Amino acid sequence: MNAVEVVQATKIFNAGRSDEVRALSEVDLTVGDGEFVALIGPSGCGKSTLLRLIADLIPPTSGSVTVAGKSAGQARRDQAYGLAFQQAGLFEWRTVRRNVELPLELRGVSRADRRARAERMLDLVGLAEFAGHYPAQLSGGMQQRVAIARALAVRPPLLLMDEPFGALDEMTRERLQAELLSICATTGTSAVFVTHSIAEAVFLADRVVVMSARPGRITASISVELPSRDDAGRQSPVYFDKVTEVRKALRG
Ligand SMILES: Nc1ncnc2c1ncn2[C@@H]1O[C@H](COP(=O)(O)OP(=O)(O)OP(=O)(O)O)[C@@H](O)[C@H]1O
Repeated sequence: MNAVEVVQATKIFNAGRSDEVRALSEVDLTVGDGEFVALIGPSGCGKSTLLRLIADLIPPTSGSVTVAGKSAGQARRDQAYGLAFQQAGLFEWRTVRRNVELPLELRGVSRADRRARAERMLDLVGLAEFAGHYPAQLSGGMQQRVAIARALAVRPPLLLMDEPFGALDEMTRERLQAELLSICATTGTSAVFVTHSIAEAVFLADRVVVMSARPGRITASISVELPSRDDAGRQSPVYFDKVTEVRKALRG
């Protein structure tokens, strides 16, 4: 079963008003089970809007969205995916650990299990010693890592990520990219990942989907098969070829 199926999705904001915006026009996107898809395109082309449609945070004006064979609304209620957005979206009054535990609480996971899993995830993103801190005590990049730990905590079959590494320094970004790939590979997790970075898209994705602006539509879908997704992969001729191919597609 496909992880995501978007069929002929159109999104018009403020329809019929003078400030009407046609953000997406008849977009078709299929993400296979276990597939990692990166969405790339110029600012304002509708990448976040497409991700928000999949997450059922906003409804499409027309067209349909299916997640793991369910309607987007049902998938949201079933917590069929983990979300990590540009803004970390943490709860200020909860400690870091309790932020990561939140989706587990909502699922009725026992206290001991929650704690163990949250600690493992915080360890993964390098924040084990900050478990007892509050979000306001962390830098923006650290908050973003907490949000990623929270998205991963429920071991969702699908991850929806909107520039989750945008605010991070290069070293942390590369480490988390590697962690994310290893988590997806070992758990078979599918992903839709919005990024502005061609390098990041090509390194992470099985397929890079290129969008154009006004109205947002998909203009290219480029499969990437690196010999390995590590430093050697980043230096392979295939990697550089794909970076060039995506860059050309972006220029239209
Ligand atoms: N809630 C909203 N109301 C009105 N217009 C909106 C709303 N959300 C997005 N838009 C508009 O829809 C278009 C697509 O926005 P979106 O945030 O999806 O683009 P994006 O590709 O993610 O951009 P960026 O790369 O800059 O984050 C933009 O023109 C934006 O102004």
